[in-house]
Amino acid sequence: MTAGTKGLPIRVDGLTKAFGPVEAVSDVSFTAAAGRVTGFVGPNGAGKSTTLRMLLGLTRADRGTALIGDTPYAELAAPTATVGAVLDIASAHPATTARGHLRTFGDLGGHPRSRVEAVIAAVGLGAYADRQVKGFSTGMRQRLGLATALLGDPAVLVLDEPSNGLDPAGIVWLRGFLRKFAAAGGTVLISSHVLTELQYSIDDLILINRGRIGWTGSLAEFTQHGETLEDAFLALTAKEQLT
Ligand SMILES: Nc1ncnc2c1ncn2[C@@H]1O[C@H](COP(=O)(O)OP(=O)(O)OP(=O)(O)O)[C@@H](O)[C@H]1O
Repeated sequence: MTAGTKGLPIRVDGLTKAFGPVEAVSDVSFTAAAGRVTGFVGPNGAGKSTTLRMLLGLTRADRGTALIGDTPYAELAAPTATVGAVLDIASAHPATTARGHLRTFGDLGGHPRSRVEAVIAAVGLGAYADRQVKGFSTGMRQRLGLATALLGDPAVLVLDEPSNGLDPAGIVWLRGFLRKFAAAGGTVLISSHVLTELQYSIDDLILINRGRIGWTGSLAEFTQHGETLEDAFLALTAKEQLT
């Protein structure tokens, strides 16, 4: 992470998006602070992916703003050196190797070749770096996606379901990785359904339900609603389904 890009919060304000009659995201506001890991949780169809896509300029908002620091993603001077994002499992060309894929994306982003070796080591892909991606397991693809996101040494990480497909050692590794990233001043926004795992990974929590923010704050405050993150989540979302 470069000194100039440290300490960039994510600031979302009044974000709104409808797909025809479906109000996918309604007036969503939150901040994900630098130096902290923020979980973004909600039931299926709650609006998590749509929010993350708007944050990254992949879906146009009907209303509201989503800023990285003070700048919308689309206006960042060096987007891949500012935000690393993994929204889908890596879709590399099947015949390329992990190292080849990373070299292509590193060159496209204008990042030095030394970053390729650095990110291979960072995500533990060394043993597979010269294998063709077509033989990769889901967990290996997740690691490759994360490695691609890290090529620009970004200050901000946005991850949609990153532990999907990771083995137990991979999950523990990811948790440690995110903690270290945040401890160095990075901002992490991570969506996940694996609440038992998330409980050990996050500092803060944003709960979205039916397109609206249901709760934001620290994990410690949230779990006052139940013994575990899962209990508190189920208690709060069940209450909302009745309203
Ligand atoms: N491109 C689209 N066209 C039409 N409807 C969409 C589109 N993308 C999302 N939606 C709808 O918007 C709502 C929010 O979907 P979204 O994918 O953001 O939820 P999510 O919280 O990420 O869900 P999940 O946990 O199941 O991945 C859903 O009702 C979904 O069907």
